[in-house]
Amino acid sequence: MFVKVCGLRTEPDVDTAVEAGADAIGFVFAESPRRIDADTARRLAARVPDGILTVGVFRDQPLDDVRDLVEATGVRAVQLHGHEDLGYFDAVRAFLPTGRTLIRAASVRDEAPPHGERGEDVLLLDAPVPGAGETWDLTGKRLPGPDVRWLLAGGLTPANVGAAIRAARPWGVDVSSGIEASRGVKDPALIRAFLAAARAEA
Ligand SMILES: O=C(O)c1ccccc1N[C@@H]1O[C@H](COP(=O)(O)O)[C@@H](O)[C@H]1O
Repeated sequence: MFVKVCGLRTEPDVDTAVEAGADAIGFVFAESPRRIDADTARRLAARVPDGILTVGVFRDQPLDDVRDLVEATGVRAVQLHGHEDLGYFDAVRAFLPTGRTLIRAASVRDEAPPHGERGEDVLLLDAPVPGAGETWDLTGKRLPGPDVRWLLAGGLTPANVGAAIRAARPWGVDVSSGIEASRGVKDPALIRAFLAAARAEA
């Protein structure tokens, strides 16, 4: 079970996530109470060991901003969380250094979009409003199979992630609000509890 923790803004929170065994750590560059600037992201990303993915989260932002932030911070993955079309994905792929990861976030009405439709390496299925801590109903949804690299997100918490994994059988999970004491402020105990709960299902 691949576990991404997102919206980290401080060195202690990054260290907690690394020590708790996160596979990926997300830094939000989109409009959000969790947004951080390039200098902060570069400083935080430098603390993350090589085997853990650092992810820059963007939403409908100018391509030049994405390229500049990737270059300035060295994040190893880009997560596009808005209405970016195929041309936009192609442009990001063109400037992303080889070996870096492209994540496409989408919400699900009845059926998940096909994996790889926009050239993404990982598909992320989320609630309609990203980062709001809202769950979405998995009932009756046609979700990707076990051979597909896809992340489940949207209102996950230490208390509900186990049931969500059993219901959806994702390749991985992604969390932000559910590990916070208040909006934008992570709680180290919740970070550890989330990792433990997700790992217990692996
Ligand atoms: O976290 C944000 O503020 C955010 C802003 C813009 C785009 C994406 C954002 N976060 C992503 O939202 C999901 C789930 O968040 P939550 O657990 O429901 O709060 C996750 O993929 C974050 O990367």
